Amino acid sequence: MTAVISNNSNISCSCSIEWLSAGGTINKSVKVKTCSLQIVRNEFRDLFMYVQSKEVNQKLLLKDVVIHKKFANEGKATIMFPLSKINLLINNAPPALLISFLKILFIKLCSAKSSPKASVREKLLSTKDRCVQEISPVNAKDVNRIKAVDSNSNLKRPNQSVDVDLEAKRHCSEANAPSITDEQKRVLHEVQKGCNVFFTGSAGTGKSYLLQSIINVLPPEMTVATASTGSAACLIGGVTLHSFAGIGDGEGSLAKCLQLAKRPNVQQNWRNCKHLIIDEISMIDSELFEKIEWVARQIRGNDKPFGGIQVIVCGDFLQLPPVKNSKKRFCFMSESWDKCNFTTFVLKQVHRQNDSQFISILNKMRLGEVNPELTKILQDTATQNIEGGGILATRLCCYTKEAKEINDSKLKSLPGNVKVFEATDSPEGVTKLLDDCMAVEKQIFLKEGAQVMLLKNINVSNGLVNGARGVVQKFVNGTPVVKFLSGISYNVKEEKWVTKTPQGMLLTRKQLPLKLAWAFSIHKSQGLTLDCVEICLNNTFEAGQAYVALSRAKNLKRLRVIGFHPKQVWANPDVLKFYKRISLYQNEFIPLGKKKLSLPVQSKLNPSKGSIIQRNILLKSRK
Ligand SMILES: Nc1ncnc2c1ncn2[C@@H]1O[C@H](COP(=O)(O)OP(=O)(O)OP(=O)(O)O)[C@@H](O)[C@H]1O
Ligand SMILES: [Mg+2]
Repeated sequence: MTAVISNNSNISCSCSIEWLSAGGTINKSVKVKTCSLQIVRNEFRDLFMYVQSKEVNQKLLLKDVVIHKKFANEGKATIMFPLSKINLLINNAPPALLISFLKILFIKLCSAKSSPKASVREKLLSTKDRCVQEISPVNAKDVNRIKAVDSNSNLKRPNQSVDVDLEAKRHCSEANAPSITDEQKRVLHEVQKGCNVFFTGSAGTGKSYLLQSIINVLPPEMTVATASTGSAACLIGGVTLHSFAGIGDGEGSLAKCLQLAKRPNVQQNWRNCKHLIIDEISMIDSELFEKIEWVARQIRGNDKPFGGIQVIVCGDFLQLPPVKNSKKRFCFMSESWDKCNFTTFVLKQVHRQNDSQFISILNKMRLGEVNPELTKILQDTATQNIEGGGILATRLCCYTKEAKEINDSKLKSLPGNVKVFEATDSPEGVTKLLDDCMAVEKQIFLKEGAQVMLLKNINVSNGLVNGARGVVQKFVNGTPVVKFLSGISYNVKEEKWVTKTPQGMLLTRKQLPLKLAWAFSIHKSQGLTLDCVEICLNNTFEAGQAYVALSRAKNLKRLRVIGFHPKQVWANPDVLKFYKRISLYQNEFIPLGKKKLSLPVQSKLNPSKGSIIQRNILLKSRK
């Protein structure tokens, strides 16, 4: 087993420091907006924590401390120093860094228990030079000492605090958490430098997955995670860009948008925000991007792009475009985009699919390229039996209305009574807000035999993951038992979703993590990974729509494409040009800025099949 090696012996955060009386009441309290916490040791190997800021400078002995870490993944924790009679309330710490900082603290505290100690006499007589050093990274000695510690010795703990020894043992024995790849790490590092970053890549290259890691290293109270659509926002636990920007539907004049954004709550959100994240950027049009960027500058009284906010955007412009079709359709065509001077990355490694033939087909389709071999492979899937155990394929439709009609009529045609499951939303009156940013609906209608999709990771090793497909077998104690494709039957229980408004208010919805899954619209499926899909592309009306639909599937064996024809696939020529510019610098730090790059005639994107791409672009322009 690998020990977790954590080097995070310091962290930057906000905090409150409380000085306590002998009776435990608070004598004095100071709030610090930015401070640094550092774990150090002296020449006798005693551990201390330095708390340093403009307002305070404290060196606290790390002995018999009590740690509360329940809210560490929200960037909060409390450390009580009984010997110094001080409580340190940490907040606004980047969650991943705080968790790592606490890990090293647990390990070092536990390891210190069994390391040799100098007596008071030895300390007084010591001729050692006085020193304070940064602690060393966790090493094999620490791990061995921790294994030797008897963790039953420390049973009396205040409510909700954690047992230092048990925590240290757990961190030493657990395998390293699943991490991000090297190409994903490069993006993360660039974000940590404070640059504006745009990262792209084909479907399933882990853009949204990486966003989660990015969110975890940024201070929560200054970071806003958004996406262009509610369902995409839901996947990263964020809100829609519209709802954060507070400019209504964004269709009004600049003056109107500014007036709306000047409402007190909205204005405060813009002022608090230091890092703005936008997923599925391809669906934000140029005009909206310009408006939001301008509003940010006005509200923040700062003429830098987005009023000085760090902007991190990701998405794939070869997937679905903005709904509004104007001359400057895509946001990369806007002046604001150029002003942001994004460092651009193209992620290459596909994670959603692992079948190289399917990945290669998808990569060609993404560029609007279709050849006879690809056509035959997709047409051959039309007769494929992909169903099993009563679970039917989910049909991806070009229009939302079509998908709704299929779900309604299929449910109606099943025998038996409909059972209605009503979500509990809190606080009251937030249903509309929750509907905008949650995939799980306020009301779910089910019957025995209903085709459903799971909307939450329940047990990853059992295949009970977000997107898993199943069928309702029966109802036990009022809740459905669903049989999933993995063969597992699970009595689905109510789950809780929590989202934070840009004002910091927590909104919760309790509901069954299920959704009817006979059919979805392709637009609603953007961003998802699906188990078993049937696709009919006869009514395709957008560039990238066929590619989005097909790239939801994990492999060719669980995919059925009905009536495939090459004319259903095309790429937008403006986007291809943009990607040609980017591809010249793949995975390089490229501040594209205002400089328009001249291109060689033959793009690196597709040197050999340029003519075929061209054909499908022309098809689109004839439409
Ligand atoms: N580094 C990684 N390690 C393990 N799994 C990963 C990694 N990156 C992504 N994945 C998995 O790959 C799948 C696709 O990832 P994700 O949805 O983030 O891709 P995406 O680029 O956002 O796709 P889309 O363009 O369709 O939105 C998910 O199941 C995700 O959990
Ligand atoms: Mg995504």
